[in-house]
Amino acid sequence: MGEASVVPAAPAAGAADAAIRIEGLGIRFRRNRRGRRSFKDLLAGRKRRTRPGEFWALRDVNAVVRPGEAIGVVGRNGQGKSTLLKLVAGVMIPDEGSVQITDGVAPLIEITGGFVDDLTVRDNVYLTAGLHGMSRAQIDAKFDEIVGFAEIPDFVDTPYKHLSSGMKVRIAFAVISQLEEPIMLVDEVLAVGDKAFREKCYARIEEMLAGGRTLFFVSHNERDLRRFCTRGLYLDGGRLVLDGPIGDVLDRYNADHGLLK
Ligand SMILES: Nc1ncnc2c1ncn2[C@@H]1O[C@H](COP(=O)(O)OP(=O)(O)OP(=O)(O)O)[C@@H](O)[C@H]1O
Repeated sequence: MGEASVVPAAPAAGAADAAIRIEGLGIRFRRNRRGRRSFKDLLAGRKRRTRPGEFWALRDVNAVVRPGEAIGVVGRNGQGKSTLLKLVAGVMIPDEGSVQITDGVAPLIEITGGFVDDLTVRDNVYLTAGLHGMSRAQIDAKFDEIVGFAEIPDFVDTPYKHLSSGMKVRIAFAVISQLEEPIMLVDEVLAVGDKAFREKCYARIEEMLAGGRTLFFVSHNERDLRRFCTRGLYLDGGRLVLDGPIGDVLDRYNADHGLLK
């Protein structure tokens, strides 16, 4: 589906009031090969043709996000939602188009993926919070709060690899929720947390939204999407098929594919 089908949620923002500007964004992957691009491919850059076995995971995606907006990214499995978050986080490089970010980004995906298995929880907290601009003194001051939020005080000196998957997400969320970065990227990894912890995270997300943060939220849960998000991006086949108020986007998704939970 082409760009003509994209309905802007609101008038396009000018350069000054965009938190995220996504223009003509596209990325392709190989189905049958390990890794996505060779060094030669990288040098060839945009001129490289699509080879057999390659497909566009995202293409022609355009959106302007204003500061303080809460965007829900909706779509069936494998339609490009996490890839979009990774491109916004800057952990993947597009083959076409661009993502411009005016402020810092706190991506939950990058943090869970960025923790070092053999380092302790403590060292990982210092490492990731440090990479996001917190000084050692700031981390010292917040450390107990971070570990307290994650509710894993007995595991502070345990290697990260020995945490359960739910505990890994707890500590990652505890770190991102203390960063000062104005843009939060939250994906489905949060669903790994148990119900009580998830509720605590959601309350914290609401606080952060009230404080003016911008949110990109990937979820298959309609209730959660309605709770946080005002605007939805509906991805199908790597194309942005609808950009509009979250209620309209969920209605369209439900009409196309049956009800979300
Ligand atoms: N690093 C990669 N290398 C090759 N293919 C990839 C890579 N990352 C994602 N893909 C492919 O790109 C497509 C989009 O994946 P993505 O993870 O963005 O989907 P999604 O919409 O987040 O799905 P889900 O709802 O299942 O989480 C899928 O076909 C996936 O197999």
